[in-house]
Amino acid sequence: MEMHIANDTGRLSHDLAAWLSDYIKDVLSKQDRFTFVLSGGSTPKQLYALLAESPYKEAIDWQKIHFFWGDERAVPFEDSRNNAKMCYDELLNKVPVNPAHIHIMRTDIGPEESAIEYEKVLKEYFNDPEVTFDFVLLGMGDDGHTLSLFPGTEVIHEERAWVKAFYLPAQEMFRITLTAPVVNSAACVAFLAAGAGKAETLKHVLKGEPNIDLYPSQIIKPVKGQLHWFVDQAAAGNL
Ligand SMILES: O=C1O[C@H](COP(=O)(O)O)[C@@H](O)[C@H](O)[C@H]1O
Repeated sequence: MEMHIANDTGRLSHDLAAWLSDYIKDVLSKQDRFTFVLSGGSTPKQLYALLAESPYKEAIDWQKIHFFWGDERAVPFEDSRNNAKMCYDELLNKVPVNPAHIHIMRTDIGPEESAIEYEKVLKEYFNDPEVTFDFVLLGMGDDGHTLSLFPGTEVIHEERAWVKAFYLPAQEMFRITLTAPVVNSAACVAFLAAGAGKAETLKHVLKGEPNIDLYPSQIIKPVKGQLHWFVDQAAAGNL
């Protein structure tokens, strides 16, 4: 595991944008497509905005990138809580991507149906079930959740399905999420976490006893791939 600590969120977003741009370039020097799993929430907004600006807008070969999502809130696309909408607003509408390369988790159909459909999309896309995405960007909530793997939920332990939908009573909404095994088969996973509100949880996730039911982010351990944590000083304060 590699830690990248920056003074503040702005610097952190710049560091990850630069690192990611180099990583994409390196991967694309060896293969002709790059599969990128986007994260929702508020923390990556600054990163996405930077990627949509110079120098990254020109430096990244956007046409070769295929986009997927780690999780989705089952609300209409137009709803500001929709993870895909946020990614379109901050990034995808601003860079020259190929629309055929964007694979959203649908919320215009029932959540269970959407999860089944997304799993089908992924299985048709990846021939080798042991190797999936080139890059998965993850967030970590103040409660230790990542993707839509929330503390105390059954989906944390899902071993067979690649995508699951479930009702989250605390938020009175359905969630659709990739499961841990599919993310752990990625070539590279990076967490982006910022703010003092995550400091205590981050300490438990990285330095505490294993307890994935309480701190689901602990379940993310790529089998063969790299794991990076990009955190700011405020989030790293208790490490
Ligand atoms: O609900 C979600 O939250 C997490 C963390 O979001 P943040 O606002 O603390 O950055 C995010 O990674 C996930 O995609 C989203 O659905």
